[in-house]
Amino acid sequence: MSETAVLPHKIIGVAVIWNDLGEILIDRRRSEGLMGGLWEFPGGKVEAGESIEECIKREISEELAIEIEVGEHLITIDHTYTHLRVTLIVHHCRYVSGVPQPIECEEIRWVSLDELESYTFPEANSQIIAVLQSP
Ligand SMILES: Nc1nc2c([nH]c(=O)n2[C@H]2C[C@H](O)[C@@H](COP(=O)(O)OP(=O)(O)OP(=O)(O)O)O2)c(=O)[nH]1
Ligand SMILES: [Mg+2]
Repeated sequence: MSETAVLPHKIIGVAVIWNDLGEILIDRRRSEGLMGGLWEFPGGKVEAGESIEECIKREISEELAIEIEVGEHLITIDHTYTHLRVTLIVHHCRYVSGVPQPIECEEIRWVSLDELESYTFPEANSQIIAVLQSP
């Protein structure tokens, strides 16, 4: 295969969900599969005809069964892994209601900004975490 072969490209809506205590919701990916067992901010693929806000709201409802309000854009990251290119479109979100359910993930936690350091995220996330922690 040539080195210029086109990688699969996923466009992902990603939520940084804040609660009233100033904590952020993170989830651990299932152990099987790509980036298995790593922590992430919840989200998923943008579907045809859907806005990024609609995508994020839908994914959070499907994956965690909670209601959120999608707020301002935080950052967009383009990252190439060995077998995949991802564009992560990240928005600040506000938790509204419901108890988060681990429907598609291994585990869910509310964590403070300082605590983010102690969790292992995919490579692409380092920039998201850096911008969240920058003063
Ligand atoms: N939701 C989310 N995905 C992330 C983050 N960081 C990161 O590299 N990703 C990558 C992992 C996945 O390849 C992709 C998310 O897509 P996904 O969760 O809808 O897809 P998936 O890998 O579970 O696979 P599939 O639905 O195509 O079967 O983005 C993150 O913080 N949150
Ligand atoms: Mg997902």
